[in-house]
Amino acid sequence: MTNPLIWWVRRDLRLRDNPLLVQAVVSGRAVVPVFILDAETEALGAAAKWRLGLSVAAFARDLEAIGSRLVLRRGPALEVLRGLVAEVGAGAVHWARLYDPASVARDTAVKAALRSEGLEAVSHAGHLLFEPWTVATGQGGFYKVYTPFWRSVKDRDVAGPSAAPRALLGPQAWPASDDLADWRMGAAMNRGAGVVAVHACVGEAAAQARLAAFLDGPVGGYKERRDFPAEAATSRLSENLTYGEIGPRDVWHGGMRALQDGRAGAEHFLKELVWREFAYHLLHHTPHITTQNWRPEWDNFAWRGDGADAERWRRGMTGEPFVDAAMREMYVTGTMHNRARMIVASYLTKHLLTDWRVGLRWFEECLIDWDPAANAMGWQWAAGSGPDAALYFRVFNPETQVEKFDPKAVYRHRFIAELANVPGRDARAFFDAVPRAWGLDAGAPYPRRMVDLAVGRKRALEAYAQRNSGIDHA
Ligand SMILES: Cc1cc2nc3c(=O)[nH]c(=O)nc-3n(C[C@H](O)[C@H](O)[C@H](O)COP(=O)(O)OP(=O)(O)OC[C@H]3O[C@@H](n4cnc5c(N)ncnc54)[C@H](O)[C@@H]3O)c2cc1C
Repeated sequence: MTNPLIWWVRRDLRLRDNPLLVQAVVSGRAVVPVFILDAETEALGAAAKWRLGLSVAAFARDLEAIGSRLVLRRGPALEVLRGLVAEVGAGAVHWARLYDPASVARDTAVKAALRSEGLEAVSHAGHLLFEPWTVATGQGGFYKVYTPFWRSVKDRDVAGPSAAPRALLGPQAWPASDDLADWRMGAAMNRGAGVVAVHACVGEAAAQARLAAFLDGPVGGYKERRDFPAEAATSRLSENLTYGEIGPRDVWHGGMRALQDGRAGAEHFLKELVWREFAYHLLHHTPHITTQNWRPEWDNFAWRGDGADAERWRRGMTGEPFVDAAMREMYVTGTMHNRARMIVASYLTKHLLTDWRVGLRWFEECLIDWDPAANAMGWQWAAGSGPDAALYFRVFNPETQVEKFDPKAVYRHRFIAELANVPGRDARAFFDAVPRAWGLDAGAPYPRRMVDLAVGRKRALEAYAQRNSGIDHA
């Protein structure tokens, strides 16, 4: 038997549709799956880190069911991998690629070091449908606008998802593993963990069931209903895609089957899935999208910083019902409806003229479906500083938006206790989830609007129109 292969598991916590695993099984080698709690993983936002811990636990159980294990180790990735290579006599380390700048820097260094030590170090596709460098414009550049990107990929052949292996060969002796509980992945969630746990949908089997349920029902009406936040009209798969509990090829082929079956909303669903690909395309070609204005002409725009207004926004206490319902939805469920994300991002960056990075960081802290590419693209789109961005004079009016997309106030009442006659579970849960130090009281009256919408819109339009004059709006 050849020496074992170490599978460095990161955001590919699944057995099905996993290209790395297919190769590992074909190789006939024993496989040692390891998950490493390194500095990059430690740095995740509170909700994402907690949710990742749940995913790791679920995946460890799935591996055990096929005769394998998930070894848990803590420390710098290269050091941990070197140690494990020595312990099990491994000849190879394989992993599925990630694309954010921190992961790319780490993985590049790990690959170079392992190879220089004579080991096979291989990165695989799996997180995306199309590797970002395989999609190019006619001139050989990258796409900066979504629609031509979609046109260039929509007819590509996407390989069908591979089946999960029934068994996975292990090493002769399993190396020791940390205890996941000792890592305290949920520590920063405090009392929020119990609230969000009710809404989380964890693990590969749950993700597959979620896809199947979506394809059985909501996909048909997806195009018409996807903008109504009170309805269960979207797939909610972002939570599973981000940890790799489901592969994008499975989702793509599911959407394709629905399209072939004549389900009206299927093409629109596939287009949304390709927005995720586009976000990664941008992240790969312009990694500064996560930290700096994508368009440098925004660099001298005098955004307001992280002050009292932003704090009211974070707390869901702006007095603007669509905004507050959405911010509370995020605190209670760990996710937020797409239409609501657009509204709260527009409100923060336009009505409150606050730096988009303030919002980006708060989403990073609170979302269980946090994704480095989609979050950065979404925020820069809303602020106007990104590629394919909302035009600067497009200031969403949260009042007319809520009348249009939540006409019966179901969403508002679900999350804002102060507006409901008899507050339901989720509205009350918000007050259980937030830090006690915020001093929020479900019995207090709903706050008054912090900004008159017309005044805020005018101020935003003036500031945006003068954005190159360097006027200070602080
Ligand atoms: C300010 C802002 C921040 C965002 N932050 C994130 C984030 O951290 N993580 C995240 O996954 N998405 C983010 N999005 C995109 C989008 O809101 C979510 O992907 C979507 O709400 C997830 O719900 P769903 O799974 O039901 O999507 P569905 O409507 O069922 O769509 C299917 C899949 O397509 C992808 N998708 C859909 N819309 C988008 C989009 N606009 N951009 C990129 N991919 C998309 C997702 O992977 C999604 O799961 C953000 C959008 C905005 C405006």
